[in-house]
Amino acid sequence: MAEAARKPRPVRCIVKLGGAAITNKGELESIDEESLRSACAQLRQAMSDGAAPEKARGMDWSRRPGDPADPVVDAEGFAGMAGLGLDSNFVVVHGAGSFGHFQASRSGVHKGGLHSTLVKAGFVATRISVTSLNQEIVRALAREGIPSVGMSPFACGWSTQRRNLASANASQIIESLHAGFVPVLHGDAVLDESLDCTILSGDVIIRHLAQLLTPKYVVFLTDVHGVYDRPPTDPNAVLLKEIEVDDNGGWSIVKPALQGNRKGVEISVAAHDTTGGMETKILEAAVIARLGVDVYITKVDTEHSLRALKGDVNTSSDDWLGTVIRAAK
Ligand SMILES: Nc1ncnc2c1ncn2[C@@H]1O[C@H](COP(=O)(O)OP(=O)(O)OP(=O)(O)O)[C@@H](O)[C@H]1O
Ligand SMILES: C=C(C)CCOP(=O)(O)O
Repeated sequence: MAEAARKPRPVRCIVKLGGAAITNKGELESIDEESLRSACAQLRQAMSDGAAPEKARGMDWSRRPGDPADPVVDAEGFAGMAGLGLDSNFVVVHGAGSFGHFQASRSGVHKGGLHSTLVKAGFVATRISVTSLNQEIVRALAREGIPSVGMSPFACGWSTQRRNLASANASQIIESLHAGFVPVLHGDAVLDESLDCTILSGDVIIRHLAQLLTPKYVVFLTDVHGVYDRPPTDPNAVLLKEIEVDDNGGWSIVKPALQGNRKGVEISVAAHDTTGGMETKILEAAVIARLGVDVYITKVDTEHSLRALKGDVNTSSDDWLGTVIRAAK
């Protein structure tokens, strides 16, 4: 145990399943089942590299509402396996999408003030919403045979100071990785030392874990191909394929070469979003890149997301659609 706590198991990838990717943004508490299924299947492929049996042995043995019969448990199949055949040293973090953000913004949980009954109720409602999404994501991963375990930052005692992480003990995450599990964390409502409470984004959790575990690469899956020079709803938006971050945290667009004054990034954030949307993602990604860890931002349920999850991204070829954020050489 003590050994495990001293030396984290090397982590291959930390992946964010963005709320925009795996939920239907416009519909309260609605999962995009197809995107979630695809993300979990691609994660299994990335972990497997041909070593795992073709057919996943499902680990979700609970009954769904409306299921006519008890679930089939393939106990003999599992007993006969030497191992899962999966390189499971991944950490999954998911966002809230149409779960959680609505409850948090309606009550103002992100701004703090637990003395207000509305904020207190909103804190409870936000946690009910995001933890129920967490449960569904763990189940979807388990159906793909991925040994996933849900972990809530609030329940692990994580807290913030003016929205910056103040206490974030990762020992249970590290122990779980050692035991061969895939930890599945999520953006959460947490206690804040100055504000009483706030919302901790999955993007901030990823940055903290990257600083702690130094993965080989980090992947953000979302509902757009990557970072554009302006909101992608603008038909003239240009996908930024490579961004370099220097030692001072300054960043520059390497690819494509933009003309004239088009050198920055213009971002729009949905009104109900309590954690800063794409802007937070880019800021946190830049901190991760400075560690020397490449960050890939791309669209869920595409050939590009599979390549990102496998860490198989080559910026010199033009056939990968996404944004790479890396440290300047
Ligand atoms: N310049 C930009 N480049 C890329 N996306 C942008 C830009 N400006 C705004 N966006 C919006 O950012 C959204 C993705 O960010 P968002 O934080 O919602 O993603 P997520 O991590 O998948 O979701 P969540 O925060 O709910 O977990 C896209 O839907 C896109 O429309
Ligand atoms: C509870 C909430 C709203 C968590 C938000 O996490 P994010 O979607 O990763 O920014």
